[in-house]
Amino acid sequence: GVVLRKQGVDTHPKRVSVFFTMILISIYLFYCLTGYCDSISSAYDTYSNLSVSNNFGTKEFPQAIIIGVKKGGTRALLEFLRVHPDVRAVGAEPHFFDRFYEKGLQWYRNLMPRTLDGQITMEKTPSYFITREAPPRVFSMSRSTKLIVVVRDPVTRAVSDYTQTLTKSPDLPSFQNLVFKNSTTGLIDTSWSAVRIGIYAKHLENWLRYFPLAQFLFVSGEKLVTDPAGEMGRVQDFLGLKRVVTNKHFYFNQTKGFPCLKKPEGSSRPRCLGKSKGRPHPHIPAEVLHRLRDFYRPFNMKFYQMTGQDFGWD
Ligand SMILES: Nc1ncnc2c1ncn2[C@@H]1O[C@H](COP(=O)(O)OS(=O)(=O)O)[C@@H](OP(=O)(O)O)[C@H]1O
Repeated sequence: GVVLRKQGVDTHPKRVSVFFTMILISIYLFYCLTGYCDSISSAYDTYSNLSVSNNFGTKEFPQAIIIGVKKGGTRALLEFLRVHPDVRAVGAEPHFFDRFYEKGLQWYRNLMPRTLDGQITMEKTPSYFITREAPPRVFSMSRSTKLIVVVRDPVTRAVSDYTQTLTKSPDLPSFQNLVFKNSTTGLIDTSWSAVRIGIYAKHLENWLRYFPLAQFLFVSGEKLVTDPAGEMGRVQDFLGLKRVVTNKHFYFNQTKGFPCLKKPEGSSRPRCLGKSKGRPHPHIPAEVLHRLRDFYRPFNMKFYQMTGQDFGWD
């Protein structure tokens, strides 16, 4: 102090404490501006085991998850649900219960958008449905989690899945080369994921070891295209939401060949899903599709019996 005073620096206790408080506030604001506020609160969260809260709500674990199926129409369903004011959802697929489980539940919750009382937190990751470890993991987060599965004719789903892989690897062998174990026996190769994912009864069995059927909603991927408002009615009822998303929100876009959302208020253009949704499928010989259809039939029947719903896939 004596040295500072000699150098002409102000050492009055009140002014010094104001000076240091200003420095602390600036450091905090700097952290916030660089996006660290959330990690500060999440560190707090880890220790206090309380939800992070501010004026804009709290981050909660999802009360409902779209767990599958890949290429079923899961993106369309999530985007349609997001129109509802009481649904808040993560945009990207978190892949927590299959890929990033070791990051821990606090990491997962921190990905969620903030919600107010009465709002539902949601996410979609279609690979959960076929992940063996996913049911016990979701169960240990919350046994009351609502599970939504968008299912689509497994034959078309397989072709859709193949089409997606083809866009990434144009040198991929033909569909018929991959679908049969070998060309002479004509046996279907169930180790090919495009085939395996479509054996819905088998994957559902795995989930039913942990969750009662009443906690599932099976959405028809086909009806989501032909009657989006009808399917959305069922989904909103299942989630205990008011039927806000209705016919008024959709129009059928002839160019896209799919339903799109009408111009949302304040926006200049209607919303269709991107180019990666609704890709044209390559031609597959009818005989190949026929053989694949025969393969799936008993599994489909089992799935209809388990769910009490006929999806009309034959
Ligand atoms: N409204 C609307 N617009 C565009 N596409 C729609 C829509 N509703 C359902 N679908 C069908 O969704 C299929 C893609 O399914 P997913 O979103 O589940 O795919 S993914 O698993 O997330 O990659 C996608 O599959 P492909 O047609 O094979 O591309 C569509 O058929």
